[in-house]
Amino acid sequence: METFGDRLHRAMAQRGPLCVGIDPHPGLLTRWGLTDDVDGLERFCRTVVEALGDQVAVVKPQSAFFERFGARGVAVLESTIRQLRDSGSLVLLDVKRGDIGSTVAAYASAYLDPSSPLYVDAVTASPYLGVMSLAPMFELAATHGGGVFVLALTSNPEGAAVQRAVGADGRTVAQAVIDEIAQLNRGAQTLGSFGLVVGATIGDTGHDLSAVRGPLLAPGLGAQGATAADLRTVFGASLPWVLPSYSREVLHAGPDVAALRAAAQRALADCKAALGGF
Ligand SMILES: O=C(O)c1cc(=O)[nH]c(=O)n1[C@@H]1O[C@H](COP(=O)(O)O)[C@@H](O)[C@H]1O
Repeated sequence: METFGDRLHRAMAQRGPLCVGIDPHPGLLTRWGLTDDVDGLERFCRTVVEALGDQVAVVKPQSAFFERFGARGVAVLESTIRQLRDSGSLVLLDVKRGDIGSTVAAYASAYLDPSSPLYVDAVTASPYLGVMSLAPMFELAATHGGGVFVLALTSNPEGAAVQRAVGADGRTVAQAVIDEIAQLNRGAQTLGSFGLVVGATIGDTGHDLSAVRGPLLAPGLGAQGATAADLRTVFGASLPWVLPSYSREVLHAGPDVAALRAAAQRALADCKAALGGF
């Protein structure tokens, strides 16, 4: 069975290191001339799939913007996931789930079991109930060739107080998360299937990412103020593992399909230059 890490490695080599988020903010729906309802949501997503599904390596729908419309919004999420998979991009569902292990098992089957209507290639997860409370997710991902991206150093300013707190062993909370994920990726051939989320906004924090051997999702580019050039400062020698992620910066170019494609290509060119041609 091909692992998520293998699929991601191939997709990044073929399409370039770029993830684009589907974040249908109410303001974006209006800006695109759409209504702020399920119909507008559905049209927005169809346009993004048409523009980017066969272009970018990874598309990352943000679950919150679908959930706010209830069951009908989640139905749009299901069909968007299907369309994205058909168009050839990998789907990373941004849900940032985390709970006690027995509940995490249910989240795992919701997103990482191929028989689920919300089955995706990978999800985001929160480690703040303990990294290994996410073990059922790691196990199901390993069973079915899925991936999990665990929050380590998030892009928002509020994250630092928790994530950079120092534990009894002298490591920060974030470094402990990083080290546990590195363990999970031991033995990975190309790229491990267990990734981390490290914001492009955070500057040089001195964390050691060198042993991770998994993808490093870097949100915070564009709308949150980070530029592709900041990736060098944040990631240093770990740049080859970075998957830069943009949402509003690219989505602002819509609803014109050609303009969306051009915005994604610009973002990709900036990232390739910053990552040194990886
Ligand atoms: O897990 C994420 O994707 C994520 C982690 C993080 O530290 N910061 C962050 O902004 N995100 C998500 O990335 C997207 C950023 O959107 P833009 O600021 O519009 O590019 C949103 O969907 C956030 O929820």
